[in-house]
Amino acid sequence: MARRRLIAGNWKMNLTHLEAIGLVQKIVFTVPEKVLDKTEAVVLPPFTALRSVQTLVTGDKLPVGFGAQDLSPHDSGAYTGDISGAMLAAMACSYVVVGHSERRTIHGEDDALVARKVQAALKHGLTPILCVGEGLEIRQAGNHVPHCSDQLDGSLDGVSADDVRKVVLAYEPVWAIGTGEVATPEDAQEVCGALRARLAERYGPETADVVRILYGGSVKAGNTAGILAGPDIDGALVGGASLDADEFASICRIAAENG
Ligand SMILES: O=C[C@H](O)COP(=O)(O)O
Repeated sequence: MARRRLIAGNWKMNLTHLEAIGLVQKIVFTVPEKVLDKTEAVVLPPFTALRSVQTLVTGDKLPVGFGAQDLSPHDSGAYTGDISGAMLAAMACSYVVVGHSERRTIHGEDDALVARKVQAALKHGLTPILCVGEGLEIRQAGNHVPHCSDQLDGSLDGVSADDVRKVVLAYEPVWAIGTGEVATPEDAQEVCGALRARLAERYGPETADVVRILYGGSVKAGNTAGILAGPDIDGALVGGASLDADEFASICRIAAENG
């Protein structure tokens, strides 16, 4: 079945709310509308910029989606500093990144917590972009496929077949994030194909076939076409290059041309 291309820009901890407004405006002016018909473009600003992005996008009915970079597994309560799925849904977010390697490493998030966050996102009607990926040592030892498949299993604990259809997966090899060292198209397809195969084992092939799988890690306009050639790769989770409107627009255009 045809899965719609998705290019998601993870801005990480960059841009004030004013800068965020400027970047969204520039993206919309730069990406032709016919590209956005074929490829879904999504921005993932920091929490502090979400309200500004929401006001701009919904107020002017701009053809880009938006979402957050993390959420709490809890709905409300004494969780200082956390933001709940209910709050994100109230702000009309469509997406939320869950289990990014920077959260797993810097904030010590394990698969069990990530699974609770996936469930919290689904409960509030948000699409989780669930990230998995291996570090360099695991890759060098040749254990990347089982590692990523196990991470996927653990992070989807308790998620039903109906719900998993609403999840977007992102394969992000940690050694390729922000390093300029992109995985080869073959490396990316190997793991994305294995993730789909694991979904098929667990939920059946029809369900596995509708789940979108992104690649992330030093994606730029120059490597997008090669990466997206993989039959199991439906788009990209873009970090650094998503902060440049021209580069992000080119990635979206190339995705639409290679859809
Ligand atoms: O979420 C995005 C990824 O961490 C990739 O970041 P990068 O494109 O800067 O390597």
